Amino acid sequence: RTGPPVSPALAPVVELSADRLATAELIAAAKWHSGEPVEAPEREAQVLAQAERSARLLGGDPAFALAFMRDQIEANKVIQRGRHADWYAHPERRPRRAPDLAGARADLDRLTPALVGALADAGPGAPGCEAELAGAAHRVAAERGLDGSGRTALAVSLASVCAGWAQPAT
Ligand SMILES: C=C(O[C@@H]1C=C(C(=O)O)C=C[C@H]1O)C(=O)O
Repeated sequence: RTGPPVSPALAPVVELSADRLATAELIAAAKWHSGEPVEAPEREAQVLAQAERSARLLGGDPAFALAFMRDQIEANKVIQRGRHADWYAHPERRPRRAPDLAGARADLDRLTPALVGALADAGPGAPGCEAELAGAAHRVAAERGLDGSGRTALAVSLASVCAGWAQPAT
């Protein structure tokens, strides 16, 4: 890359990632009641296809958007698995109601273009990206009162953000 480093605007990426993660407990509860496994490969393929389409529409890098959304999906499963493990061990914490999985997935489908757009707006990972990302994640985690597993999952969801686009030619 030539010229000065692009300053990434990472706060929206982090906020939207936290919004996406906030769906995971409800989805875990829906699957707990239905007996469906956490992992739904066909649904993941739909999410990734939508992300790729959004990246092309928004002028982002499809490969970068895909890597980013894979992390987002992994983070969601980290939370779901954690909730299921907790509910196996602690019957009194099990969810009494079965939330609507289709509704939660519709929420996720609205978040996908917003996330991919925020990633495209943030631009390539510039020097200082990791520090800015960590700072934004820390702030959002504090604002939302995330516990240890929530913070870990948020970090998982953001793992590729600073990798940026194609590596610049030097
Ligand atoms: C969120 C879900 O659970 C998992 C995570 C997904 C995601 O983050 O988009 C998609 C499919 C599942 O592997 C779901 O089933 O919708």
